[in-house]
Order: sequence, then structure tokens, then C-alpha cells
Amino acid sequence: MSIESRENSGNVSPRSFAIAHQRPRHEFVGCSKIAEYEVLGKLGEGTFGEVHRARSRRTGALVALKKIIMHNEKDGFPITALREIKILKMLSHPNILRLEDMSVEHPARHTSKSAPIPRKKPIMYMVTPYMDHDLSGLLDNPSVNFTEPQIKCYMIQLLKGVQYLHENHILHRDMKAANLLINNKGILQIADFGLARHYDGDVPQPGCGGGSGRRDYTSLVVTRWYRPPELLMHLKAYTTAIDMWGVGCVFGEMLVGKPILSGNTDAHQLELIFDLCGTPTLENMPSLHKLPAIKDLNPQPRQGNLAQRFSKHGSGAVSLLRELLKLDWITRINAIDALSHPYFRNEPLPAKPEELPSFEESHELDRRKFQTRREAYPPAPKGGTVGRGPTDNPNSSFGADGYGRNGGNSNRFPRNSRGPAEERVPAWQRDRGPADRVALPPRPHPPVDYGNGRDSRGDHPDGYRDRDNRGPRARGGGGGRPDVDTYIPAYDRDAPRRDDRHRERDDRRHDWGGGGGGGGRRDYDDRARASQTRSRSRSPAVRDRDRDRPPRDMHYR
Ligand SMILES: Nc1ncnc2c1ncn2[C@@H]1O[C@H](COP(=O)(O)OP(=O)(O)OP(=O)(O)O)[C@@H](O)[C@H]1O
Repeated sequence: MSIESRENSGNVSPRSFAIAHQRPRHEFVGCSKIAEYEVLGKLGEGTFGEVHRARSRRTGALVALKKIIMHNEKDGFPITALREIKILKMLSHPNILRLEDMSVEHPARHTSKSAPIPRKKPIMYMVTPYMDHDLSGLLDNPSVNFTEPQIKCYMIQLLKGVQYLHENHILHRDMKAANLLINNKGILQIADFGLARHYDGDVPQPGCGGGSGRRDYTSLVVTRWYRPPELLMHLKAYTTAIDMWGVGCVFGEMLVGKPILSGNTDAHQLELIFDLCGTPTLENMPSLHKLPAIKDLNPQPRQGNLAQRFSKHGSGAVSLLRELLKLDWITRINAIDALSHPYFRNEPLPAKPEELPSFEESHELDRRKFQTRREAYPPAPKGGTVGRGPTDNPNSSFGADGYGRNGGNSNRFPRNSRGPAEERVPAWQRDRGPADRVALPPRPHPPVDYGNGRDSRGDHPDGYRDRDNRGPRARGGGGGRPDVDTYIPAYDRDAPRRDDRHRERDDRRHDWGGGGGGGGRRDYDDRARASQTRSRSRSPAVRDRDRDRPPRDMHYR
């Protein structure tokens, strides 16, 4: 009997039909049952899922399982997860996290005599090799002090991964320390491709920076502290240079041990960038007229203090940092050129991955552990050393016995070759500035470019498209013009409106009101922070506070 006639016969239930038409089991390569893994503990919580450590019962290998949370089951499988899976399946490079498997958990069926309990949807997990640390967690680990050869080693690996992505027309769009995973063999891998997308422009060429953008994408990408000035000023025709800015922020963070540009609002973020890199002029940003928000700005002119701020790390580091954090996105250094920067050829030479020390696991959730440990430590005498000579930091609490709290570490691992004072004390002893008080801002919501077929000039001035006025091409998804970002399939125009979609649109408005937007218009990251019940980047204090609060919205449970 043909499929059609069987369907039409009305005798076959959908379930029997599906069973009869199952593809042979061996065809599902890369799709296992969750029972094949022994779950060992939680590693992190992201926007789109929890991450657990697990062991493969088949191979014995340690893996990470990233659970794909369905915030609203009616939406089906989250588009960001689909995007991440699709991109990760295409990529193969030693410095890119490898997607090894997709695993499915079928929740047990419950029965109830009183009322039928709705059948639960299967849960999907992305399976990747287990990495011992993320860079953000590692920098917070009190036992860790990076040496210059170590920083160079991580930077080379990061740049090779980014070069590979850009050569393959991929924009990562969420470059930050928390998305860089490191294992105890010294290997760094770029993770979290939830905001990544295909790039339509020319791939970077040696000596040519990032070049000019060819088409528009959403500018609502990249976690604020790592967001480049052109995105903060709403450039849509951006390029691979947005990832290079993030690489610069990560480089600075490794040098000083804390995020270097931790703005509280988008406006504040720009002010911090101008403090560091100078205010935009036609010399340092020749295409500034292309930035939609430039007219709203009237910053106090300044030169920038990058050289002074990083002088203790040497002229090579300052020179590379200056190239990575160039205001002009067109000539900002690309990964190919950054890899041949003299910084990597000058002494001390980069360490090899296998020469790097191994550290106690440190993921973002471990911050609480380090926090507890800090409280447990006895106060140390003042004026001591950290195993490599006296410190000039009067607030240092390292012991005068020459070991300090982490004295053991200074013997076990290569000594920190960074400058004195602030950078030599462990992360938890440093004043992390707003990082301690505010915690890493959540990354933007996934971009929603509805592919509405309208000219991008028809968008709202703030870059948010009006879904209600979408044209007929919105149906079916991805049917927009080729010059606008149609990455996300469109929803049906008549589909019921949901609160979370309104919020998403609202949350993505930039705040130009100088920290509060006149009361009514809060910065979208602040809104996101208030509305989401979890972020793996929150400080322990904020996490504890939020745990006791009821969720504001069912969609965010
Ligand atoms: N393969 C892995 N090995 C070890 N830890 C991992 C692995 N993958 C993710 N993690 C941990 O889980 C955290 C969250 O993972 P990931 O960034 O992929 O999730 P996300 O939902 O996209 O997060 P966010 O929305 O905050 O960017 C990471 O910062 C890291 O600490």
C-alpha cells in the first residue's frame, strides 16, 4: 500500500505510521540516547540550557552535555540551538569546540487516575568534549596567575580559531572569556555558537584589516563588555572585525586578570571605550559618518589611555592591543595579521600547550566555590610576597613568609611574569570593579531578523523590526531580501502574539538616556537581567538573591 493510501485509509494512528516509516537505526549517526551517558554534575547555566559534565558509558570519555531548554514549547526547537548545531557540525579545527553527538532524553511517562498528564517532549542535549575550564572561571580561580608565555599561547590558539572561522565565513558574534574553554592539556577552544552566523562579506586578507561590510545584519549581538564601538553605535553592515574587538577585550582581560571594559549601560560602555581608545575623529574612525548613532553622541574629547594603562605589560602587548582595539573597524587588525604580530616573536616566547600547568577545574559555577574559600582563609600578614619578590601593593594580604595563600602554586606552576601590584594578586583579591558588583551582563537575546522582505530602512530607527507590519513574504521563513539578515525563519503573521516576543523586542532597545533612559526606557541588558531567572555569569550574590525570587514569567523557568 502506498503511504498516501494508507494515510487516507484512516486506520493507522500517527504513531503506528511513524513507527512503520522509521529510518533504520544505523542512519542516526550522531544521535544517541541519554542513557549512554552517566551524568556527573552541573557545570554551567547559559541562556539556552544547562551544561552538565558526564561520562560516555561506551567510550569512558568525559563529555559536556548542553541541555537545550525550550523556553516556550510552542516555539518548537529553539532557533539559536539549531543555528549552533548547524554551524558546529560544519566546523572542524583544533581550536573550535567539536560537536560529537546529539543525545535525546525521553522523559518517563506519568499516569494519573484523576487527570491526564500531558506527554512531555523529548529533551535534546549537545554533546561536546569536556573542557576543564572556561577562561572567565579560570581567571577567577585564586590559584591561577597567568604567565606571559601562557597568555601568548592562549592568544595564538584563539587567533587561529578565529582565523579559521572567518576564512569559513562564520561570524561568532559572542566572543568573550566565558566562551573560551581550556583543558588541562593547555588547549583553548572557542565555544558557544548560539549567536554565530554565516558571513556574506569578503574573508579577511593579509594587511587589509576586516574590510567593509557588504550587507546588513542585526547590531544586537555580542555581550556588552565585549561589544565593539561600531555595534554600540548601531552599524549594521559590520564585518569580521567585531570578533577581533572581542579578542582584544579578552587579551586585555588575560593581562590584567579582570574584564577591561565593564560598562553598566551601552552609553557607559562607549564612554569606557573612549577613555581607553580616544574619542572618534575622522582620523581614527574615517567612516564614522556611517554610524547611525554618532549624531546622538557628544563625548568630551580625549586621547585615550591605553598605552599608560597597559604599559607594564610591555610595548609588544600594548601595540597588539592597540591594533585589536582600533576604533576604525575597517582597518582593525585581522586574525591573520595578529598572528604574525611581533608580540609573538619577542621574548618571552609563547609557551607550548603541553608546557602549561594544569589547574583545578574552574567553570563559572565554581565562582561560588572560590568565594567560599576566600572567606575561609585566615587573614594573611601584610607586606609579604607572592613567591617572586616583594609586592608594592599595600593592600596585599600575602604572607611575609614568601608563600602567601597561594604560595604552593607559585612553586608548582610557572611564575607570573606580569607586572607587580594589582595584577599579581589572585583574581578574588583584586578589585574587579563593576564585575563584582554587577556581574557579567547577559548577552543579547538571539537576533531576530524576521526576514520580512522590507527594506532595512523600513525598520524602526532603533533597529527593531515591526513584526505586525510584516509583508506576505514573512510567511514560511527566510524569504526576505538578500541584503537583510533573514537567518531566523519568520513566524506566521496570524500567529498569536506572546509576551516573550514583545519583551524580546523591547529588551533589545539601546539606551541612550545615559543610564536609565529617563525612567521609562531601561537598558535592554538590564531588562534582560531582571527578566531572566538565570545566567551562568551572575555573581554568587546575585544568583543567591535570584534563586529566592519567584520567576517573573513562566517562559523563563
Ligand atoms: N564542553 C564543555 N566543557 C566544560 N564546560 C563547558 C563546556 N561547554 C560549556 N561549558 C560550561 O558551560 C557554560 C555555558 O556554556 P555555553 O556558553 O555553551 O552556554 P550558553 O547557554 O550559550 O551560555 P550563554 O548564554 O551565557 O552564552 C560555559 O561558560 C562553561 O563554563
